[in-house]
Amino acid sequence: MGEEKQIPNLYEWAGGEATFQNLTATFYGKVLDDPLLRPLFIGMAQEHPKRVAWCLSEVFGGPKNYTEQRGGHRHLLEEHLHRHLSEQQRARWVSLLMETADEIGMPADPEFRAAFVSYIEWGSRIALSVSQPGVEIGEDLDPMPSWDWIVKPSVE
Ligand code: HEM
Repeated sequence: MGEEKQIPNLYEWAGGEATFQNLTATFYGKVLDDPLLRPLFIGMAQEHPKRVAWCLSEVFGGPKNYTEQRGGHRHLLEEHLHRHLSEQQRARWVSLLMETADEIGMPADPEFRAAFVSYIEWGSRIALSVSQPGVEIGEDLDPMPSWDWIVKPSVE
């Protein structure tokens, strides 16, 4: 009847929770071997990779575990306050994450990667900016960001 096939959301396209958990578990292993990033993460909570996976899952259309269990966008921003991240550290964080996405075989199609890298660029620049000296978080806070396809893939 000419019905259009539904396009999965980005979370589903990526492979769901297991993919994001694999991504962050692998990524934070690499981070600890990186001279620029190691000092920032050496004391991270054991649960940090799991929580970042919740956060990414939620942004890309998965369950709202980060909001329900960690306090959502406010908590995400608070975690970066006063960390005085550098642009060099941010850029390394992004490039290592992308390297890890390839390594664990995340979808490499142009449509998925365009949307994925777009949030990672945006989110990492927000983290960098709130981490600068003197920044405080106001009362008015948006809910967790929610990312969608930029260019839609074709599904047969
Ligand atoms: C899209 C970009 C990013 C996302 C989604 C993200 C996500 C998170 C989350 C969810 C937490 C807190 C986990 C919790 O609730 O306990 C966190 C903490 C943290 N983030 Fe980020 N982050 C991003 C970018 C960055 C960047 C670029 C850096 C540094 C280069 C960074 C450094 C840190 C550090 C040092 C912590 C505290 C870790 C600990 O000691 O437990 N983040 N991040």
